[in-house]
Amino acid sequence: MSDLNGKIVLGADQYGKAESRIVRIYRDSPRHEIKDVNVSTCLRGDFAAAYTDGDQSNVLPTDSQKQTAYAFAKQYGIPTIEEYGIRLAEHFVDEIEPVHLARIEIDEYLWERASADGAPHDHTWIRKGQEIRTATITVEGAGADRKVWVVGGLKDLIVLKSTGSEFAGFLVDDYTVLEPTNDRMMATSIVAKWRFVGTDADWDDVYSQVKQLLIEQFAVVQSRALQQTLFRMGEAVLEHFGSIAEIRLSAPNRHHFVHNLAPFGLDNPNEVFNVSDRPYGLIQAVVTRDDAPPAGPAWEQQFGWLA
Ligand SMILES: O=c1[nH]c(=O)c2[nH]c(=O)[nH]c2[nH]1
Repeated sequence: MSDLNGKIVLGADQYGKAESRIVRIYRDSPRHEIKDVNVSTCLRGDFAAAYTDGDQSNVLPTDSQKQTAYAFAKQYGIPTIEEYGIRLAEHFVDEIEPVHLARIEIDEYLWERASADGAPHDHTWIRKGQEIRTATITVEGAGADRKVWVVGGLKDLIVLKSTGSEFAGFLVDDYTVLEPTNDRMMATSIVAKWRFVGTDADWDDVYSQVKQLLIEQFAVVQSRALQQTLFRMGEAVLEHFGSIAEIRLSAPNRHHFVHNLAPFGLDNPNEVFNVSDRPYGLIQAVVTRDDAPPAGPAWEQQFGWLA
C-alpha cells in the first residue's frame, strides 16, 4: 500500500436537528383534532468555515431549527405533513442566507378517535397500531431557480396472506436446501416511498389511495415471489397516479415455516407455522417511469447519510 499525501479538504457537509417530537392539537371547537409528528431538519449551504475554522457566524443553531418547527406547528398548523414540510423547507432556504438546500423528514403517527357512550369522543384517541406515514421534502435554490421535491410514503405496514404465494423454479446450487413450493404463507412489513412530479397534490387523498393500492396488489396477485409482488404494487401506483414519477419499495420477507408435526402423527397442511423473525429476506425495488423528471437530491438520506 502506498502513502497518500494530497491536501486534506472538507468534503460534503450538512447539519440539522433530528427528531423533534411535536403534537399539535386543534382546539378551536369542542371537537379537537390531533397531529402527532417527528420532524427532522437538515441544512446544506455555506457552512464550511464552521468545520474548518470553528466559525459559527453562518450557523443557524440546530436549536433554532427545532424552535421553528414548533412555532410553525402553531402558526400554520400541520394540515398535512407534506404542506408543513414544504413551508418549513422554503422558510430555511428563503430566510436564512447561507442555506442553499433544506430537507425536512417527517414521520406521522396516526391516531383514531375513540368512542365513548356509543359516539365518537371529542378529545380522546387511540393510537393506530398500523403504519407510520412519512414525507421528505427537499427545497433547493431561490426565485426562478427554486426546485422542490416531495416524497410521500409509509413504513411498518404489516401484511400477511395465508395462500396465493409461491416460490419455485429458483436457481439451485450446492448449498440450496430450500424446497420449492406453490402454496406458502407470505408476510412482510412494507416500506414505500413515492416521489411526486409536482407540489400541489391532494396529499391525504393520494396517501390513502396509494396505501389501498399496495394492500390490494399484495392481496390479489398470485405471487410467484415477493419480488414480483413488489413490482406489481409499484406498477399499480404509477398506473393510477400520473402525478407520481417513481416509487421505491422495501419489504422484509418474514418467513413462516410449516412446523413439523409428524413426530406426533399429525398432518400439517399449512396450518401451524414457525415464525422466524431473524434472518429475513430483504427485497427492494425502484419502480419508475422512463420519462420521470430527474430525482436530484430527493432520495439522499438525511441522518442515515454516513450509515
Ligand atoms: O419471495 C421470495 N423471494 C426470494 O428471493 C426468496 N428466497 C428465499 O429463500 N425465499 C424467497 N422468497
